[in-house]
Amino acid sequence: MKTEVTRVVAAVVQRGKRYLCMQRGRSQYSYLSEHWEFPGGKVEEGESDHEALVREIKEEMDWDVFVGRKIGEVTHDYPDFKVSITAYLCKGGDEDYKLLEHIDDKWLPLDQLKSLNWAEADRVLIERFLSEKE
Ligand SMILES: Nc1nc2c([nH]c(=O)n2[C@H]2C[C@H](O)[C@@H](COP(=O)(O)OP(=O)(O)OP(=O)(O)O)O2)c(=O)[nH]1
Repeated sequence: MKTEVTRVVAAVVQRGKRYLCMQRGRSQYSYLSEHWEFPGGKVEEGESDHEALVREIKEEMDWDVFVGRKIGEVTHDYPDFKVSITAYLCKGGDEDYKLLEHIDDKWLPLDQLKSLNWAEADRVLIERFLSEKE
């Protein structure tokens, strides 16, 4: 039984009317492999959401972000594990990030977000918290 929930934080980075979307590389799980997500990752023991977001984005993009308000939280059951993702609205200090783990990035306006092949949990997040804003 997969009862354990992995706590994940995600940064919805806004620049003007566009949002940063990142494409994951290939992975063992077909439902995540090369799918789109918001930058972030797993919260470690003893870490706050804020600390985890700043650390993850530094690690995977060598980038500093300002973490703003909480947008929302979704829990999703993937076939092999369960995640609880808390998303925060963020701003980048500059645009000088690197793709150290991702294979592509796009800055898209809200009405184009759904055109990407998102990880399923993000699809719910976008539907629930981002779509109705415009
Ligand atoms: N960063 C991030 N992860 C997401 C999103 N949506 C989503 O389902 N996830 C999932 C994918 C991963 O299973 C988990 C995030 O952990 P991670 O990025 O640290 O995971 P990983 O599996 O690549 O890394 P790891 O076990 O090697 O540390 O949450 C999202 O928008 N951003």
